Amino acid sequence: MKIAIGTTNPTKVNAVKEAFASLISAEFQAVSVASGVAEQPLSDEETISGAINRANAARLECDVTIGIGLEGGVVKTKMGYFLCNWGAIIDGNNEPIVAGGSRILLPTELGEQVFNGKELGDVMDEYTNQHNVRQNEGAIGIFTSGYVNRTEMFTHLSKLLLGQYLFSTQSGNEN
Ligand SMILES: O=P(O)(O)OP(=O)(O)OP(=O)(O)OC[C@H]1O[C@@H](n2cnc3c(O)ncnc32)[C@H](O)[C@@H]1O
Repeated sequence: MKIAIGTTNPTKVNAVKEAFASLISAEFQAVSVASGVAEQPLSDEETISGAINRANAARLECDVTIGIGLEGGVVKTKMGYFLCNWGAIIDGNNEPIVAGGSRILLPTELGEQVFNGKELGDVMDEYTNQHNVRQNEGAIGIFTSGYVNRTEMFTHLSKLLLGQYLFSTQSGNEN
């Protein structure tokens, strides 16, 4: 099976490969594609749209069976600002399959900076005094003391996508 991944961010590419490795043999292509939403999604809906758009664009660009998109965002709730993550898998014949990843509360001052127009990736680099947190442990890795990093979080999310996809392709379960 040939699978296109709509990003070249190593945390996401490695996560998809890891998730699929245990179940099916596949060939992967990672391509940078437009998410079709803001660089910093600020709602679940926008983040889901970004994931779906990336999956679609990757599938079309690579001319393969399956496209996968993963997108990170921040949502504002009455309880504070949460990191959110969404993914989508598209095969061109059925509706996109969507799944959400782990959520953790962000420090209020960081959430406010994001809602005032900064990207979380830049905010995290400044906060940690590190370079490229987004392509390494991610905000989730920083705020869980490295116990769950961004690749692990996206691996779990990718397993949710693959599992649902396999379920949907079993006869009678197509949507
Ligand atoms: O190369 P791509 O696939 O675009 O990966 P990205 O990390 O830059 O982009 P996302 O669309 O996943 O996330 C949107 C923004 O939120 C930031 N972001 C999301 N989750 C993050 C995390 O866990 N740690 C740091 N930044 C994060 C990210 O850096 C972007 O600025």
